[in-house]
Amino acid sequence: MYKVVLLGSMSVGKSSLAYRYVRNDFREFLPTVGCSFFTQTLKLEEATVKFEIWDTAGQEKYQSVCHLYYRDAHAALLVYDIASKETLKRAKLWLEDLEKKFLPDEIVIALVGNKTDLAAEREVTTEEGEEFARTKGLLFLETSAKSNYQVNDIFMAIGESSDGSR
Ligand SMILES: Nc1nc2c(ncn2[C@@H]2O[C@H](COP(=O)(O)OP(=O)(O)OP(=O)(O)O)[C@@H](O)[C@H]2O)c(=O)[nH]1
Repeated sequence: MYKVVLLGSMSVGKSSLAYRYVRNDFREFLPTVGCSFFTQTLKLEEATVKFEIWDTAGQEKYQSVCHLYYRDAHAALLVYDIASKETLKRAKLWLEDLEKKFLPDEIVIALVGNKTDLAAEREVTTEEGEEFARTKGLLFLETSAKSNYQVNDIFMAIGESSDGSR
């Protein structure tokens, strides 16, 4: 079992990314209450990875609850919305939190800029996300849960950076 936690501000699309990946579908309205999780099996050439994807609500009032859940995570997706600079700022704070709780080689962290379909409203350039990820040694991809852009790729990337033995 490979535990992945989704972190990020409210409404950046955490539930939508999990839903797209697991059900290959998109819904406009997917409220998250507290924490929930999905499972999905990924077959790689060398190994099969069974994901347990934890979706934490971005709403502040749930944060104390969800705190408990990411303790033994293998990977974290730090999600922001490319149409909101503020959500990237928040993702940086989540990263600081993760850095306090994990040693660098204990967890795979991916920075995910979601909602690429909102190109006209973009506030964060691809380069900005990429550069931040590079300086922090994070995986980086931009995605759209809505138009199904690079959603599988992000899970594939974290699956491949696991050791495959879990
Ligand atoms: N245009 C666009 N909208 C998206 C995308 N992903 C999610 N949304 C929308 O953004 C809103 C929030 O999506 P959620 O998946 O509920 O976001 P969340 O991060 O799980 O939110 P919380 O559970 O409140 O923390 C919904 O209206 C979604 O339909 C995307 O890739 N493109």
